[in-house]
Amino acid sequence: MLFLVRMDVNIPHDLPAEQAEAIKAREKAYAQQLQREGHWRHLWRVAGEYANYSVFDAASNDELHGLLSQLPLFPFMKIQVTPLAQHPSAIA
Ligand SMILES: O=C(O)CC1=CCC(=O)O1
Repeated sequence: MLFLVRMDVNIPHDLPAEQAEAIKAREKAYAQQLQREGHWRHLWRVAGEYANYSVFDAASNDELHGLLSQLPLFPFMKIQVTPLAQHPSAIA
């Protein structure tokens, strides 16, 4: 099952910079692991915003929630999920 996911990142200004950088480094490693595993199909920056649009592949809503809730930035993100279905006019 494919899901369109928008993540808006909001790291509190009072979080020490060193801590924020460590969380971002763990986020990058986990994101790249999920990409290698085929769960995180697309990752695009929203131009001009600290946000991304992503496409996830997960077997169920529960699996998707498990993947997203383990993101190191999860406590600092607003996440919106849109489940995707086949479009009858799509050729691929
Ligand atoms: O920077 C972002 O949009 C949040 C994020 C997701 C994966 C990653 O490495 O950073």
